Amino acid sequence: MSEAPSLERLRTAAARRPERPEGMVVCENLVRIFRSEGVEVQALQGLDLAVADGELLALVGASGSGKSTLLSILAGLDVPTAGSASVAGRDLLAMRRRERLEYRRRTVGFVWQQTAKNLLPHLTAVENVMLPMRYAGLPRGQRHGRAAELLGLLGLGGKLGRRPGELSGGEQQRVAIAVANANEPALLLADEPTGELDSATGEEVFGALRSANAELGVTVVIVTHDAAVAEQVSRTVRIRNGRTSTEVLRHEEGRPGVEYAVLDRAGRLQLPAEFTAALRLSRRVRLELEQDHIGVWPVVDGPQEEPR
Ligand SMILES: Nc1ncnc2c1ncn2[C@@H]1O[C@H](COP(=O)(O)OP(=O)(O)OP(=O)(O)O)[C@@H](O)[C@H]1O
Repeated sequence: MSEAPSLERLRTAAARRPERPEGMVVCENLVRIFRSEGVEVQALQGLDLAVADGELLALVGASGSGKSTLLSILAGLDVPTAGSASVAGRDLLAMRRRERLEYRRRTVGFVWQQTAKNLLPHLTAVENVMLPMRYAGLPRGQRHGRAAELLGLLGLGGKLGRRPGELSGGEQQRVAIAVANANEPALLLADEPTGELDSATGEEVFGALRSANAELGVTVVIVTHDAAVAEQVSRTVRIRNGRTSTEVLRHEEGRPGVEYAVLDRAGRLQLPAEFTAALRLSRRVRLELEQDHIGVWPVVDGPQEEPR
């Protein structure tokens, strides 16, 4: 007899997922080059990123820094030009067409910024959540129960029969989060999920992503420009010019965190533009190993003075 769907079962399924000591997401030296009409754009320029199993992470960065490109690769919608990337132990560069389709159905869930893009307008909330389960081959008898449980978890238990047009923007995004979790993905990706919403509604949608992370154990990566979201997660990674440049770690939610520069395997780090501008650092710098830090000095023309 098939197991009855219940929230308890969803949670146990999450707990049964194998732990990945190497991380849920591991990207190393990831490069993505777009070529169109003879012009080359390096959207990712050797990006390193590791996301732990069960983590809730925010990705921030200026427009054009490469955030969406990275998300598309992790979602299995795009393929990197070089480097390595794996999600839940699946090598994203080695997957064939069929495996890629399976990966998109079962391993990752995706929530887009545009509320309308996430849901089919003629289906009710519960039907929208059941649809990916049908594609994944979940027996018909289990779909409704599981979809209703998911919507209940996200505070929409009373709105199963509403169509997207009969729901607020925040409610639509919460349904989208349920849809993205329908097939128990290991990784949930959200691209600006609060971007079209006012701050109170954005808070509500972020709360739903947090519930999915805490209750279902799904690892969550949120691309956001929303400071309220970035300040509430324990780790915020900043992408600059197609590389991870700094990250802020917070030990207590809502408290200011400590910002660290990211050092890659080759020992490279990106100096913040304001630092290099303030000391007019360009092309070369002089490095000095001190007892507990490394000094970086501008190179001035003429005979070099000893630092300090
Ligand atoms: N399909 C494409 N063809 C050509 N260039 C592209 C393509 N997709 C992205 N780019 C370029 O790659 C760079 C990174 O774009 P990306 O969309 O990843 O940035 P982003 O950080 O997500 O920006 P935003 O915050 O505005 O969404 C940009 O210079 C962009 O113009």
